[in-house]
Amino acid sequence: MSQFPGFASAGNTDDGDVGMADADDDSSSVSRTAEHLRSSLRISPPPLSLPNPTANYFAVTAAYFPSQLPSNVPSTADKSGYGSSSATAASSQPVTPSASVLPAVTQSGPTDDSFAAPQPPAEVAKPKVQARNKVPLEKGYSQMVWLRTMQTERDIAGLKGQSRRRLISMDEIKQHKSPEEAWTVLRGRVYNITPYMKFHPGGEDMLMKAAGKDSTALFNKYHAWVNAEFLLEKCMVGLLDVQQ
Ligand code: HEM
Repeated sequence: MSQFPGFASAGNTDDGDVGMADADDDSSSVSRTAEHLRSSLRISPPPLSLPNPTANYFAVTAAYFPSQLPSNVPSTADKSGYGSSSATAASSQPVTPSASVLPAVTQSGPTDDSFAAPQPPAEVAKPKVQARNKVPLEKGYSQMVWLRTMQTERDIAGLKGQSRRRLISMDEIKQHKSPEEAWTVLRGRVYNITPYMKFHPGGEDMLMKAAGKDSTALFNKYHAWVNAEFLLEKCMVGLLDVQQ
C-alpha cells in the first residue's frame, strides 16, 4: 500500500517493472535497470565496415583527428566512418557526408583575397543638387527690403481697423483670390499676401497658387523651413474659423 493516498505502491506490483524499485525486494528489477543503463552507455568504436584497410584508416582518422586528414581524400567519401546508420553497413558505395556528422574544418591561414592588389577607390558619387526655382526679383524687392517695408508701412495687411484676431471663414477667404487682394491660410492663420507678391523669391505665379485657399501643404512641400510667421507677421488679417 502506498504511503500516499490515491497512489498505488509501484515497487510491489506483481509484474515488478513499473515505477521505482523498493530496496528490500525485487532486486531483479534493479539489475534489469542497471543492465539497461550499461547497454545504452556502452561506447563502441566506429564500425569499420569499409572494404579495404586504407579506407578504414581514413575512417578512424576522420573520426578522431578530423583536421589531420590529407586533402587528397575524395570529399564524397564518408571520411568519418559514421555516416548515416545505413551507410555504416558493409557497402562500398561512396556516401555523401552529412553536415551534421562531418566536423567543420576552419581555415586558419589568410585567404587568397588578402593578397589581392589594392583596388583604386570607387568614384565618389556626387550628391544630386536639387535645382533651385528661385526667380530673379525686380531691383529693390529683396527680403531685407521686405522686412523693412513691413515695419514702416502703417497698415500693410489692409485691416482698416479690424481686429487681427478675427475669426474668418473659408468662404470669405475664397473670395480673396485676385493678385490685388490675395488671402491665404497658413497653419491656421489668414494672411494678406498681396503686399509680398513682388518679394516672393519663388515668383508671383507660385505665390498666386496659394491665393484664396489653405496653402499649408503647398508651402511645406516647397519650403517647410521658411519662417512665414515671421516674414508675414504684419500681413495677418485673422484666424481661420474651423467651426464653419
Ligand atoms: C504663403 C507664404 C509664402 C512665403 C512667406 C514664402 C516665402 C519664400 C521664401 C522666403 C523663399 C526663399 C527660400 C530660400 O531661399 O530658401 C521662397 C522660395 C520659394 N517659394 Fe515660397 N513662400 C510662400 C508661399 C509659397 C507657395 C504657396 C509656393 C508654391 C506654390 C511657394 C513656392 C516657392 C518656390 C518654388 C520657391 C523657390 C524655392 C527655391 O529656392 O528653390 N512659396 N518662398
